[in-house]
Amino acid sequence: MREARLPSINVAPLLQRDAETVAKTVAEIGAACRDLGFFYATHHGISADTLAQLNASSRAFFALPEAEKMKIEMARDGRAWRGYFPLGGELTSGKPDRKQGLYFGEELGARDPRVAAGLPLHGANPFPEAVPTLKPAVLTFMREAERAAHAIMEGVALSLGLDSQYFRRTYTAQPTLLFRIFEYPADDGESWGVGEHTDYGLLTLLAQDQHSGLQVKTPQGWIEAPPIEGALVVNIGDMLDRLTGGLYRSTPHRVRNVSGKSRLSFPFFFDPGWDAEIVPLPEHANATDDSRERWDRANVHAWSGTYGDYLLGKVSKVFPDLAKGVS
Ligand SMILES: O=C(O)CCC(=O)C(=O)O
Ligand SMILES: [Fe+2]
Repeated sequence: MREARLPSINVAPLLQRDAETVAKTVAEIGAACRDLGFFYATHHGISADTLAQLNASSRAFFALPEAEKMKIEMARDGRAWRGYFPLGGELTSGKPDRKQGLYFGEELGARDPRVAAGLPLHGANPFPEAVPTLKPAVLTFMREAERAAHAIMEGVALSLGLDSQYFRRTYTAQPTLLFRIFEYPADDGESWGVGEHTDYGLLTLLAQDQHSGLQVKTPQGWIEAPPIEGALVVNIGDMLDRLTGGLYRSTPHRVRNVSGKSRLSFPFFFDPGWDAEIVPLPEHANATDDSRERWDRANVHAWSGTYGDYLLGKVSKVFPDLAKGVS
C-alpha cells in the first residue's frame, strides 16, 4: 500500500456562493477530478450533530438481534429495494461482501408520480421500530447531503467550463438519491468488505466512522482513504466519466476493514434523474474504450440509455435474487 493522500478541498465557497473564493475551490475540484477522481470535502454543511446522530442510531440498529433487523429486510420491500440486508447478502463484484447494511432512497409517498408509475427503487423507506431515532437521523442526513452534492456539482460544472447550473438543468433537477449504511465486521483475512468496483452515478459522498478500510486505485497502486474528522470522501461515478469522455474518472475502490473493530460507513449516491438520457458533453464525446482496465470490463463510453436502465442493470447483479421480482 502506498503512502499517498487524497487532496482535501474546502467546499464552503460553493455552498455560500462566495464569488471571491469560489475560483480556487473550482480549480481544486477540477484538478482532483482529472487526477484520481477522489478527494476529501471539508466544510460541506453536514453538521457534526447530524453525523453523530446517524452514527449512534446506526450502531444501535446493527446491535439488534438478527430477527429484529430482518423485520425490515429488503426482500419484504418489493420494488423499492429498501431495507436491511444481512452479512453476505450483497455481491458487489460477483462475490458476497463481508458487510451488512441498510438501503435507503428518497422518501417518496404513494402519490409521487414515480412511485405511482411503479418505477423500481422508488418509494417509502422502511425504518426500524426498535430504533426510532434512525428515521430522523437518516432523513436529516439525506437532506444535508443533497444540498452538499448540488453545491459540489456546481463546482464540477464550473470546472468543466459549463455554467454552474448545467447539471441541475440537465440531470439533477430531480436526482436519483440512494443512501446506504454499512457495517463491516473486523477482517477475517479472506473476504473483501466490498470488492473492487466503481460507483454508478454522478457523485458519491461518503461519511465514515473513525475506522479505516476504504482503498482507492491509483496509477501507482492502491492507497488508503482513512477517515478525517469532519471530512467527507467524494468520488466520481460512471455517469460523470461517461459525460466527460473519461476526463473525470470513475475510479475503482474497495474496502477491507483491517481496523480490528466493527466499521460503519455511510455512502450517499447523487445520481441523474431516473428517466434522464445520458448524453456526453459535445467537447468530450471522443472517449477511448477503457473497458480492458475496468473492473466490470464494460465500456461505459459505448453505452447509451437512461440512468434508470443503467442503475437497474447494476443493482440486478449485486442483488440477483431481488432482481427476479422486478424484471
Ligand atoms: O464503505 C466504504 O468506505 C465505501 C463503500 C462503497 O464504495 C460503496 O458503497 O459504493
Ligand atoms: Fe463505491
